[in-house]
Amino acid sequence: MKFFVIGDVTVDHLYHLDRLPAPGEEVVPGRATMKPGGAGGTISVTLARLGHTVTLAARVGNDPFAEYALASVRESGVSLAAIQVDPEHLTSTITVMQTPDGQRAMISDGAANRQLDPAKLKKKDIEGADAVIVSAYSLTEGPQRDYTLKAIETAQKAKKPVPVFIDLGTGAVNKVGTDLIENVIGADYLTLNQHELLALTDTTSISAALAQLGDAGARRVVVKVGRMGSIVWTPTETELVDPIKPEGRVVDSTGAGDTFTAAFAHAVLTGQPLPQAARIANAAGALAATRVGAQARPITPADLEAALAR
Ligand SMILES: OC[C@H]1O[C@H](O)[C@H](O)[C@@H]1O
Repeated sequence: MKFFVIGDVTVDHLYHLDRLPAPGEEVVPGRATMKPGGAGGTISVTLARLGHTVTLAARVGNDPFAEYALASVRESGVSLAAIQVDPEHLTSTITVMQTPDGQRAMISDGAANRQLDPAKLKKKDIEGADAVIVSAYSLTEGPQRDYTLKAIETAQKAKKPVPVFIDLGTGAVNKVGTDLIENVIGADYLTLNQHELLALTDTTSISAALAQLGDAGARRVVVKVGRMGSIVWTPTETELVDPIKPEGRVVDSTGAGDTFTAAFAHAVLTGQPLPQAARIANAAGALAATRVGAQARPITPADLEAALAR
């Protein structure tokens, strides 16, 4: 299958801490690592490793971090034809702090990614894809937002409409303006975690939030509920899909949600019914969390089969 992915590529600085620092405090991490990351990068790498043809649209700086941010993207065979190089803005770097009890804080610098130039979007790349996957960070601000809106419109208006998957992402929730919520809801498939769902709808219960999305016209929603697995929602059914416990210990959740989204799209496009696609995605997200770094755990179809058989 052919996927066109729009989303950030970054250099992730990962800090594992006993607790998040208070204002004015200096804390020493138990572990500090630098890894390639970004939602777009991780979704693309996962799809390519699952055997798909992937083009990633993102923008890096003309600096030494660019090669590092794109290392796994390049190695996994993702096409770099839609990667843009920005002469002024730097490659995005992200600081991710997390604690053993699952708290997380991030400092995200959109940098070059935000400058993705819409004039360089090739309609044929969208029309020739089997699916477009968008990280909603790309809908938040800057020229990248125009690029992404243009891509979604092209997909939806194509002679043979191309399905659009949108993954919300924590940083995007508060920035997706009301005019754009329609785009998020109008996705063929919307994936998000429970915190993002509640923040997006300004409600306090998952069922109320899903009802609100339904009233607004959502079509298919998958909610990642961490250790509980995921919830598949359509206007006619709601199903809780149990989590999969993979071999290995959970050491880092960075990128697990992006891996989930990629595996979900892979499963849907290869003909799986929604609950089974969510089960496969649960397995992929859980596997991703067994290594430090968003793209550190290569996941193959055989890995997913083995995880599902456990
Ligand atoms: O979704 C996880 C990603 O979010 C941040 O953008 C980091 O780059 C990380 O790789």
